[in-house]
Amino acid sequence: MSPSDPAWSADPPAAIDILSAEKTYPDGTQALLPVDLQIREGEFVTLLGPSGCGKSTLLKMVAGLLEPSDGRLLLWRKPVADLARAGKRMSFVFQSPTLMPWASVQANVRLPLDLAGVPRSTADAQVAEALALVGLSGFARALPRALSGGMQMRVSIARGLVTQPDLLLMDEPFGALDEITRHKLDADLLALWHAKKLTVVFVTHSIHEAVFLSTRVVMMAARPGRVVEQFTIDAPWPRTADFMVSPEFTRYARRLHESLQLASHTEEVTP
Ligand SMILES: Nc1ncnc2c1ncn2[C@@H]1O[C@H](COP(=O)(O)OP(=O)(O)OP(=O)(O)O)[C@@H](O)[C@H]1O
Repeated sequence: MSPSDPAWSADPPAAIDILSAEKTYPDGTQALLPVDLQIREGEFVTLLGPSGCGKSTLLKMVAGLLEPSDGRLLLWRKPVADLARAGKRMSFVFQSPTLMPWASVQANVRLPLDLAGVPRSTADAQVAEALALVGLSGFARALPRALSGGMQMRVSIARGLVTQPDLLLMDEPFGALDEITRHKLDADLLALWHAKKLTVVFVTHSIHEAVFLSTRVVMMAARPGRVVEQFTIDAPWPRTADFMVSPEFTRYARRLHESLQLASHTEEVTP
């Protein structure tokens, strides 16, 4: 294939097209002004912004858990509901692990496969692989209450990975964890993203997490929610603990900090 070939393209295909999608909740809360955003296959995009700027609302619209009041969202150029017809899969990881307390780690991770009617023999192999990916192979028979908060979150991520998704949507998954655990899970998530060639959309309040993880950061502002700025994080891979203490990291963190300050103090806009 060459640049003169019509199928040639330097850019990966679009995974997500958000086309003037906006959201007003039934009680009249205008959560999001129209958003236009394209995310390509293999990107790690972080939504960052003050409380109430519509990060979760936008992520839930991408997941098809919420309908936009106006505008459209496409996944791999198809309506969200037709994702399977595009031959793609998506998983959503919530802020809390939301595990079934009475069921083993293995049964919790297997849930999406059970719901999809995957035979037990196939499912168990996929569960074992997902648990290995998050470093929990030895805990398949444990109950959630026997695990730390960080380990429970790993179970939740394994449950997200067990269906072998192409797109991983994560709503502040590590927000409730201590700093050290969070860094460890951030590093593991990056390794998974790289190994599995995932497309990730990740919500966070943390500037440092955004710089460490992302290929692109989308800054949002509140009242009403909207996208105000975007930053490409053009730092080399793999990103290690050394990156977090580098001048480059500090430069990106400072720019995001300034943008977040502005986003947090913008005047209320009249749509
Ligand atoms: N079901 C709902 N009904 C009415 N208003 C809602 C609903 N869900 C969210 N909102 C409002 O919509 C706005 C955006 O909320 P959203 O949770 O998307 O923001 P966020 O940026 O994710 O916030 P946070 O960072 O605090 O989690 C907020 O004003 C919120 O109060």
